Amino acid sequence: MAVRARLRGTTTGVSQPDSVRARIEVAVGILLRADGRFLLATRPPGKPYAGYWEFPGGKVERGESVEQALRREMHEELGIAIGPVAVWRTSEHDYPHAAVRLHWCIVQHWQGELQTREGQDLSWQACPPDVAPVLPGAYPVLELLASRTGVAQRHA
Ligand SMILES: Nc1nc2c([nH]c(=O)n2[C@@H]2O[C@H](COP(=O)(O)OP(=O)(O)OP(=O)(O)O)[C@@H](O)[C@H]2O)c(=O)[nH]1
Repeated sequence: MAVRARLRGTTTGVSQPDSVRARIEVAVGILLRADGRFLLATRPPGKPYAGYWEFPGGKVERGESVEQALRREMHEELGIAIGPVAVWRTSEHDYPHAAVRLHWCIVQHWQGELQTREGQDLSWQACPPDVAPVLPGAYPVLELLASRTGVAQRHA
């Protein structure tokens, strides 16, 4: 599969030039627990890459900011009201079905019990995750998380 991941200037593989593909803005939440674990969820049936593990989030709708989109998605998917949002990194990834720009937001506070409103599986994970497969567009940020103090590391 031809994919391209770009984060902080690194590029691998080539699909189509940016000029012919509109990039879809996506708000992604890194829900970080006090013990350093972060939440991954499976993609619901019917979506591209159904069953792959991803960070919760979704497309930014017209007229929304990244933060507004993330608050909406966290409520729709997980039934939680999130606290302060810090946009941490932005990355781009080209899939056969879409070219996305991912806005990675760290969320350390939220209210409400986690619900699986879209039938997804949830898992609190450490670096490297022990669930698979993970969406290709999430790999670069997993590598960054692995080097970030405060994120739990999995020791063999
Ligand atoms: N939520 C999320 N999306 C990701 C991640 N990594 C990644 O490449 N993406 C891509 O970002 C896009 C998110 O779109 P989506 O289809 O999940 O958004 P959505 O919930 O608004 O869906 P809908 O509008 O089809 O209902 C997908 O192309 C997905 O492959 C990730 O870690 N989390």
